[in-house]
Amino acid sequence: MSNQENLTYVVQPGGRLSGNIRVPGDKSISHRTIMLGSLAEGVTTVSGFLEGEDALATLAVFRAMGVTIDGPNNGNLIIHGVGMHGLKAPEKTLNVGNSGTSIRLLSGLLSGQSFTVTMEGDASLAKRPMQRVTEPLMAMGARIQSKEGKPPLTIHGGHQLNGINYTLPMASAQVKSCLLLAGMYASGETCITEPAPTRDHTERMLNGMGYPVSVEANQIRIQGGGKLYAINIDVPADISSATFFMVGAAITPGSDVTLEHVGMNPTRTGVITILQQMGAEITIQNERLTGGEPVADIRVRYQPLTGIHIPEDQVPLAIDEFPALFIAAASADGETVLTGAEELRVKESDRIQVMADGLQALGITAIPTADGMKIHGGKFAGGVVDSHGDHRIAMSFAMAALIANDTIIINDCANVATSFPGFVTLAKAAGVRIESTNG
Ligand SMILES: O=C(O)C1=C[C@@H](OP(=O)(O)O)[C@@H](O)[C@H](O)C1
Ligand SMILES: C=C(OP(=O)(O)O)C(=O)O
Repeated sequence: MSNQENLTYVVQPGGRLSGNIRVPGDKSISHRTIMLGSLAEGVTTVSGFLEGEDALATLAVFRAMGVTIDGPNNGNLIIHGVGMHGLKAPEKTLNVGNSGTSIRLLSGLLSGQSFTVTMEGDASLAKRPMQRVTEPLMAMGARIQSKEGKPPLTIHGGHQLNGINYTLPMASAQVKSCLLLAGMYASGETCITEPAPTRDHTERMLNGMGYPVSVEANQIRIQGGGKLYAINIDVPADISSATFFMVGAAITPGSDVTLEHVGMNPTRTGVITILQQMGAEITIQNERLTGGEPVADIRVRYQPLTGIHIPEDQVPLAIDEFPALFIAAASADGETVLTGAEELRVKESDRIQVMADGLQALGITAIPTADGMKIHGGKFAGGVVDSHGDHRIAMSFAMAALIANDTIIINDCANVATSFPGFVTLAKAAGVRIESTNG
């Protein structure tokens, strides 16, 4: 990525969004296809895989541990599973780039192996908290070294893990998934209690591959010592990537877009609930099931929005969508208040501070708080914003230009490739007046 560190988006004001858009595959599900497909008995085939840097980092990690993976070829993968105990020690440190999901889920999975591994990442990942996974894993018997609770992490294999009864201190699907993956290698039962529902792709895929996980109320249980069996997986389009176009259409007069084949897992659809509460006109069409995950087409037409107090129970269900939702709030009539979202401060950037800075640079009144933000709807001026290398910040401000008074320049955009390769091309085709420049 170093040759693209200066990637800048220059987005001219005006335009509107129209047409049918299929955004790339779901990032969370793509990571999990590689992890579970690699550990399965037999050959797993995947379609719709996200060929973005984060999911590709996970893929490279499993190749480095001896798994043969053909592709990706237009989103198609063939994973030759090696079974629960078939991974080999990698020769080098594993680099997972910008991906929190990779390092946290892999910490659990690797704690159950017989070999020692070190994982590192980029400058953003080096700042993200890892105690949330290392503490419960060490309580299970894992031996892990970190740099003051942050990456790099060295996982010393060959230690017997024991099941744990653990209440998550924060609503985190990454921590839950990490412990479920470790739980497969532990003796006895691992029981995880969630403070609020979070994305359940790991549970669904484990069950789909024949490894039973029970879910009752807010408790998730897994027994160690089971097996996974290869299946065919169709990865739906990522609702988190679809969000940029949903928000773009919701705020821009004359817009009418349909996002196709989008994953509609109820643990991910908070963005739809929140936008609808703000008055957005959203129609869900053609609902169906694919590979254990609900999918639909989402049509969004422009309709003026009104500020709301975002219900706290929607926060974990829309956790990656707040940068884009702040753009919607900034264009809504009145005040929008977000609370209960302190997790946003420990994502790829501090998404509360970085979004508040960017909104203020564009003339919007945005007041950051410890756990959220207050935004007074207004009109975007033009200006320069810094995405701090955070993909979701960069794409969110690109949508603001649709209704801005002048050009918006967004710096440090190379990491859009982590979750949304082809964003600029797709955004242009949909009606955003965006160019990217290297320098
Ligand atoms: O499990 C996952 O795939 C993810 C969980 C969320 O993180 P947290 O569990 O830290 O909230 C989310 O922000 C991230 O983009 C992907
Ligand atoms: C938080 C995100 O990802 P990760 O934690 O995997 O870096 C994201 O994609 O918004």
